[in-house]
Amino acid sequence: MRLKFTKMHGLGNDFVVFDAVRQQVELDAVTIRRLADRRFGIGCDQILLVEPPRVPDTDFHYRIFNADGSEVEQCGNGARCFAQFVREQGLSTQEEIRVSTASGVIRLALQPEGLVRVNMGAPVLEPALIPFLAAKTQWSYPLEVDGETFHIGAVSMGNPHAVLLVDDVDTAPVARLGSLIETHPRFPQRVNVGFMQIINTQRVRLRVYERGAGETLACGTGACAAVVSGWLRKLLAPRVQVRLPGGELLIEWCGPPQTVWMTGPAVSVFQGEIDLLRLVL
Ligand SMILES: N[C@H](CCC[C@H](N)C(=O)O)C(=O)O
Repeated sequence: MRLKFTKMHGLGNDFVVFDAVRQQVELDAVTIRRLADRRFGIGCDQILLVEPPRVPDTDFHYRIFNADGSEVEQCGNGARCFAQFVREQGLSTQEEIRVSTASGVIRLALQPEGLVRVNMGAPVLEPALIPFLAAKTQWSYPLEVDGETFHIGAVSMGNPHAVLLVDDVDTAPVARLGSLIETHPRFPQRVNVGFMQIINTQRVRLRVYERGAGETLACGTGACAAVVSGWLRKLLAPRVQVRLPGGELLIEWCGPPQTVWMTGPAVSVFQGEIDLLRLVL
């Protein structure tokens, strides 16, 4: 099966995007892992499918697969690339597009100078809905990891996030601690792990060890979750510049029950065509 694709990224968090409106796309976990492999395939953090609408009053459906083949509920950087993709592929000329995902509907709007503004919906804080095993909702939870106790925020942006405060993201043990917390038994569906250094109430630095992909250069839902956690802990203002290794996102949230807005770039790098049969050999 030959498929056309576009290679894209949001601040270096990179994607292979398939138009599943005008071509039949059926991918199993083995094929996804090969596509995402940076030696045997095209290489990316996530695979994104642009599909026809599935629910009333939406324009498209959006599916997201991590490099490890797992399908997930949401991807913030991918949402911005989604908006750029449908525009450049002539799939939509609307200023704002409504997209359903496994975790709800998000609204995307192309801004001037190549930026995209996304309404990421309202964060979910109830432990059972994150999901995170805890007796009640708190803004900070003690978590035992490898004999040490850490204090984390737990937030879902449709996908689960743990947020740790660190003094310096450059020296934070992202790989070791990220992989231990990603598979922590109190996160039954695993978790994305954000390491946030607060510069001031309107500026943070963030690194994210992503569920199913490892550390990425940027994580859109991770940036949203970090700002939500910081606001709840009364450490952040409602409008925060988040500096990730791949660049900056603007995240805006003024507390429950409001939705979180994310603004940032989306870039198409190249288009291609791939014969899936050559992949799995
Ligand atoms: N690894 C995430 C999915 C991709 C999220 C990230 N790339 C973003 O921009 O939000 C998860 O398993 O929930």
